[in-house]
Amino acid sequence: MWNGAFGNGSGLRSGGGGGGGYVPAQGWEFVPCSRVERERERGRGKSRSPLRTFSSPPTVTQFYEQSHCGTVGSSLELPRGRVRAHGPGTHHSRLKKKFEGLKKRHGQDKEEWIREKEILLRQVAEIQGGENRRILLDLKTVVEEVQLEVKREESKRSELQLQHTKDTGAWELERAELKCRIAQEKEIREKLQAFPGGSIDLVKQESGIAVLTVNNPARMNAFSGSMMVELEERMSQLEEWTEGKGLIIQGAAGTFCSGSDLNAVRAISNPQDGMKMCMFMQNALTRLLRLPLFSVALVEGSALGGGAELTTACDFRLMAPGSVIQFVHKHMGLVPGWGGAARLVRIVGSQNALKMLGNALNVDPEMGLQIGLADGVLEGPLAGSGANALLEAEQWLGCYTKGPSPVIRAIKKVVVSGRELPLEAALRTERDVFGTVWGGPANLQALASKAKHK
Ligand SMILES: CCCC(=O)SCCNC(=O)CCNC(=O)[C@H](O)C(C)(C)COP(=O)(O)OP(=O)(O)OC[C@H]1O[C@@H](n2cnc3c(N)ncnc32)[C@H](O)[C@@H]1OP(=O)(O)O
Repeated sequence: MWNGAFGNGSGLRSGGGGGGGYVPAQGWEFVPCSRVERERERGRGKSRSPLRTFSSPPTVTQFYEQSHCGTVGSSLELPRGRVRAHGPGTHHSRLKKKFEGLKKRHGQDKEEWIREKEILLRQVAEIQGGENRRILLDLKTVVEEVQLEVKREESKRSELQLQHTKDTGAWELERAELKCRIAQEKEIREKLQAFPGGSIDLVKQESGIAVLTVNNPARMNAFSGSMMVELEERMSQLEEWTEGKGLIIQGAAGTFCSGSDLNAVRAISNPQDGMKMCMFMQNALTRLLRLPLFSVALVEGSALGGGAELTTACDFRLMAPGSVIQFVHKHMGLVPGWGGAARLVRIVGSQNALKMLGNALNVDPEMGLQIGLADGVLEGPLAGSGANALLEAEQWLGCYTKGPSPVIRAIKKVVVSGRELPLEAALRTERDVFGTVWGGPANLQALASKAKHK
């Protein structure tokens, strides 16, 4: 009966009828067909008249014209032939009567039209209301989701803030510790420099093997304060030496090292300074042990006290005939403080370490080999005679330093991490180091040469 057009997303479409209404607030429009039009449609089949563009119920005159003439011409154009046949008076009253009837019918149609319009308005309002409720519910869901998300974000932010506070605290602490350490190192360095004498000499050779000489022969190569500072500087140089594969540490003039300079020890015998010196040397020797190259202590003559500790900061110990390694600390009323005890336990085991420290055991080459402290004894005819001992040591080390430096350095790195780190961290380091050699020149060359390992 009605062709409604709802511009409110309800899915109803305009049928394009005559007459209608538009409610801007609702955003919809309806377009009813008048009864007259429907009747006309019915009479003419599907052909559509241009007169169907009425936007409201037809006027009485239009109504009349449509009923009698079929088209809209001038109002009340009467069929002339008929007027002549029946006489003007009769015809006029009949027409008047008919006109009244039509007027009445038009009024009824208009009322019906208004009723239908109201019904439609109500239906549309209901549809609109339902739609609004649905939209409201959707909105409510969206708002709830957003609120939940906001809550989640807030709790995440709180967690992050807490973590940030913790991290900041930890960093502050670490920074403070580092600052304190730097200040302490500066202080101890200045103090150590006040006890000069001797030197720590470093020669880097083309072979990739460096020689570091503890050089203070007047005091049996005892470490003066300035030599401790120099040792630390040499570690920095060795750490930067990327071609390095090996290091030999020796003492000047045929003896290894008699520990710390007793004159300096006496001068800084208070616990605070002793601790600082101890920390300084621990740090330097730890760096020595971690160098990515194979290091060997060439022990001639005596390695006493701190000198014995120095040998344990190398990967290997080679002893010349007649040499001794002795932790004399007990005799001095001390224990090792340069990290020597911790390293010794790892080298010879705690039983042997106990014997060596507990009795200030004098370890000769034979015993050294026996307990695993010595890795080799020089045997050449001129062993123990300076330059030749060094040559022999270089030959001995050669089997470890033969090959490309990246591979040799990688081997040392994985061993150090395996020794010092917890398993997970060590495995991670191993992966990283592996990545540096896999597919590298040495690896590709070996693959190309189809090497056999016999
Ligand atoms: C945490 C670190 C703990 C430490 O390292 S504490 C120090 C431990 N070391 C010592 O106690 C070594 C004491 N020295 C010795 O036992 C003997 O001098 C040593 C090394 C066996 C050599 O004996 P000899 O061959 O008979 O020669 P020598 O005694 O005449 O010494 C020649 C000159 O060197 C000096 N010397 C040796 N070791 C020294 C040292 N550590 N500090 C300061 N000076 C030291 C010794 O005083 C002597 O000098 P001078 O000719 O008398 O002016």
